[in-house]
Amino acid sequence: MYPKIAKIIVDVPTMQTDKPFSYAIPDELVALIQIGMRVHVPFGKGNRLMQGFVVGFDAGKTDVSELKSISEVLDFEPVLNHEQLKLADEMRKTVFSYKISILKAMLPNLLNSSYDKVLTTTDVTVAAQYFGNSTEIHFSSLDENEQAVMMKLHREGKISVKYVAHAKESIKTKKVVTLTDVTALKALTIPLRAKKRLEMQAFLQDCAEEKTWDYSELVKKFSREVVKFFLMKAILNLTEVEVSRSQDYFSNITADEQKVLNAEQMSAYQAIINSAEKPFLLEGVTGSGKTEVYLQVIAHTIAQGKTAIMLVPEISLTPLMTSRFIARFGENVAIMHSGLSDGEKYDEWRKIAAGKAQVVVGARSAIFAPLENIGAIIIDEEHETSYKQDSNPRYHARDIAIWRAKYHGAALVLGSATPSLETRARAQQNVYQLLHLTQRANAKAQIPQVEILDMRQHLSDKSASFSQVLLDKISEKIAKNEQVVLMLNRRGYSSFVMCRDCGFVPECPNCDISLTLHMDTKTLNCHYCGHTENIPYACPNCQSQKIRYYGSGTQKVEEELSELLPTVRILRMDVDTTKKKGAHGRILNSFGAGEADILLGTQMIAKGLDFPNVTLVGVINADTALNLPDFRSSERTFQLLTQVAGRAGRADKVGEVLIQTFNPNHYAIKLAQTHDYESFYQTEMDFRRKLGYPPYYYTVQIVISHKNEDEAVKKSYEIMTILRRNLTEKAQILGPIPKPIARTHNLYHYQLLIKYRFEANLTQALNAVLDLTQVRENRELRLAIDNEPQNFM
Ligand SMILES: Nc1ncnc2c1ncn2[C@@H]1O[C@H](COP(=O)(O)OP(=O)(O)OP(=O)(O)O)[C@@H](O)[C@H]1O
Ligand SMILES: [Zn+2]
Ligand SMILES: [Zn+2]
Repeated sequence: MYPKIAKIIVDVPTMQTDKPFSYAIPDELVALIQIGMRVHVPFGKGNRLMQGFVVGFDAGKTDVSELKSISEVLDFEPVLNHEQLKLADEMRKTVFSYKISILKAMLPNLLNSSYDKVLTTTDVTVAAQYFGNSTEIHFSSLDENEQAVMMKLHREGKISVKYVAHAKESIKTKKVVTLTDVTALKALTIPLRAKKRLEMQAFLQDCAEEKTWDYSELVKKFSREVVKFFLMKAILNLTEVEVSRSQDYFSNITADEQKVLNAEQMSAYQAIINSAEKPFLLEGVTGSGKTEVYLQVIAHTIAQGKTAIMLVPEISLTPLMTSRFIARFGENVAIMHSGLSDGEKYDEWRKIAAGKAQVVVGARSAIFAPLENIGAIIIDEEHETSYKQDSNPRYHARDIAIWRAKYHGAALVLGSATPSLETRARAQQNVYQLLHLTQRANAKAQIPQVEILDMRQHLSDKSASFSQVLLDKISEKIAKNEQVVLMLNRRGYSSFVMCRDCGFVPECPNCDISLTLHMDTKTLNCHYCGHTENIPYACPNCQSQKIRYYGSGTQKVEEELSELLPTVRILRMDVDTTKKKGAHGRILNSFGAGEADILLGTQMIAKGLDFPNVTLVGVINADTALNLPDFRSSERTFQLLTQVAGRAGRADKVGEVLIQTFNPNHYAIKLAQTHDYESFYQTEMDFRRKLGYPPYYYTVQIVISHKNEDEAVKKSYEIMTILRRNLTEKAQILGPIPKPIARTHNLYHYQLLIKYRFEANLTQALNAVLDLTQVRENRELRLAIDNEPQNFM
């Protein structure tokens, strides 16, 4: 007896629809509908057709007379599995976002947009009965009964399905040529003057039957005419096959042998493969061979017949990086990152869902990869903020990883040279097991010497961005044919003011945090408590008039640099030069090939680069991140400087690092100089404890947006009242204050920050806040609830 009622989450992100609705399953679909499939259902007064997910059945009830019916099934197989549905339930409790947004986040975009299914068959009887003269049928052209028939045939394996987006992204194919008749090939007599044909005949004769070539390659090699000649003789056969669009990643990569692990790597590796009881924190200095440990853990996992997820930050997901995995695991790797088109992402997703990939390498959303039987999940650079999604659903990939690792009994490895304070604190309390790599893996490579340049004394007469010391060093390296990486820190661009003479940056009297420049109001504001003051005309510290809005663009710096050093070859890498697809990889390849002396870039260049010829890393401005109105600004600065310093001297040449700063005595900079993570951790933990920030306190940010500023303020106070009513005295609620970027998209943004240690009613309180958007008078109100916010801009 099949259930007759399905529970469906409809694609309407509101509180009322945040629970499943019951729909009757029409008779012809009864045997076909499965949990995890998408359907179309009539919804609301107008019975508009909406997409929804089947999340369960109501097996007990059979009275369907009161219910609306499902109008169409969109999938032949479930697109969400049991684990994912369970995970979505779990996520709903901590990610204050509607269920439907969570479910959609788990799927490739293509499945959240409109597309059609194309059916084909190789079964002669089926073809004769249903296909008539056509080779394919569009599913949408069938009526309900015909659709049901097709679904049954598909289940019997008699029909195959391709998803085709109505958008231009459909499945990509290429023409291939197969050698089908070697005897005929040998028997062929070709006149001597037909040189190209003879050449191709010889070429083919060296190959076995069933051998396949790209049509375009053969054409390039011999010409269209010549290939056609062999096709006409039926010696070759031309067909069209589907290609994975990420195929480019796989070409031209030579296989790579695993390295012999050093003692530290080996003991980390052993610990990881022998227990999945608690997560591991692999804390290893830059170049210590963390990636080699990951590779071998994954190899071990595959050998056991299990699968693995490898997460890396979006910006380090370069061809250089992915090739390390492909070189080891070949076609077993699926790659997921935002540079792919929707079609390509969908290809990779299908490869994974079909069980054709054992290893998924990807950025944040790859944590949802529909792998079965996961044996290892690895998060490289676990401290990176890009692991937290900053739009709905605001999940942190680390939390999802913890949940999935537990579900599968898989090993979880969080790796970093500079772990986030949250993670390191957990390791301190034995919630995670701490593993250390203290040496560079390449025995000849030394951790580089770091020199700090006090820019208050070294501002060169020639340049606003470069000290003479840095310029001289650059020239010296280039003269030796070595390469230089220069980083321009663009975070917080122009968002604060600083005295050019003494480096003074105005701070909030209540919060120990630098004030944000608001050009619209011409004031300096505190991001946390709302304190405001006027922009000073003279430095309150040294009375100098040289108070400046701080920040400079990479392009400007590039121009400056090429004036100062006219003969050097500079490659620039920033958001502008990497907009085009593949540009990122081309720049890195070109630099790796020695086609430039200097790689000048933003934070993008700080991570993952492993170029043996780089012997100097220069940081043009260490301070910008330091002065952001964010309690994590010191942590970010320390992490960034340590990372970028780690790009120098990775092979046998000695590396040097020069950091230009106006705050040479700041602990984040001094401790980055000595690569002293341990002291940084201690210092920063003290600071966090005193000010009541994570990891000592938990935080939740609520952003209230409205096109009318008075309304935004009013609603903020209303929310504050709800929170106060539900939370204990111990919870601190900061704000409401305007966001640093107070108005975007014609909306005014205000924020509240809750700091707390233990609040039993927090979930209830936040759901009550979310409920506000359901009241009619609040239809223009936008709310974002961000659990453990990573970004305060
Ligand atoms: N056991 C080993 N023997 C020899 N070379 C090794 C070994 N392990 C790693 N290497 C090499 O040392 C270099 C640094 O290793 P890897 O990139 O894995 O370090 P990492 O800790 O991931 O680096 P980072 O975090 O700084 O990007 C690489 O060129 C790698 O091939
Ligand atoms: Zn000053
Ligand atoms: Zn303040």
